Amino acid sequence: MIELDNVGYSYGGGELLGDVSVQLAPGSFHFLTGPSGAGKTTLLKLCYGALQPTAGQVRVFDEDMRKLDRDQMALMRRRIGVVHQDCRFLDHLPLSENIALPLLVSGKDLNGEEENLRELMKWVGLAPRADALPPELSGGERQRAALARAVIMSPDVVIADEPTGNVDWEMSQRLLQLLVELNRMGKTVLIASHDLGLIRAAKSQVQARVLRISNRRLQLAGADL
Ligand SMILES: Nc1ncnc2c1ncn2[C@@H]1O[C@H](COP(=O)(O)OP(=O)(O)OP(=O)(O)O)[C@@H](O)[C@H]1O
Repeated sequence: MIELDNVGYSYGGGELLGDVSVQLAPGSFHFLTGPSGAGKTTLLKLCYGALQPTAGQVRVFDEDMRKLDRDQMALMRRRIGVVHQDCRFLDHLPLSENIALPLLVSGKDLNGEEENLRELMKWVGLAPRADALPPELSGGERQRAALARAVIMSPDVVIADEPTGNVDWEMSQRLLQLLVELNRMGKTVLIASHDLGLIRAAKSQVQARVLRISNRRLQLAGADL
């Protein structure tokens, strides 16, 4: 589904990542961990085409990412839902409209999507907050809204960058539950996190592989994680 073959990423004459080879099979669940600044966000961006590698090849849905033209790249990006680390919203739009934005951007008729949107808001527990403005939301509400926005286009892959960064343990468990449910629906899930407690909790619920960036290289973490 997503395959990195000897991928490297360098900038300013220095190497951030090198010799990264990994396959994310359809329906798999992966964590990406490593110290702050190790390159987790960069690696995620390489997986969804926000960055191009400076060495090696990224294949997504059996296509070499470098060979995709603009339109093909846009189609590919629709099949990957991304929860960004900073989960930004348009502050003047109510939450439900923020979550529906990817539908609008892709030219879908919102009238046909009302039920989908309602179900999704319910699923993340934000139905009562549909009319709230983003600045009124708590950290946990923002993270769940960002997850809802990432999956409203029914992507095949969900990539989340520190989805539990600013929330307490209870909320991080709830977010994890949602990501596990997405995986049970057949979606491929990749989560960058340095929360080892979260990773251990996930491993009791789902067959998750843990990848670790260490000294610019990607390794499979040991069974102790
Ligand atoms: N093109 C670039 N130009 C300059 N600096 C870059 C570039 N790409 C990555 N970096 C730097 O590389 C480092 C790794 O960034 P990245 O955000 O991928 O790490 P991370 O593991 O996700 O960190 P954190 O856990 O703190 O979010 C950062 O210091 C970032 O500023």
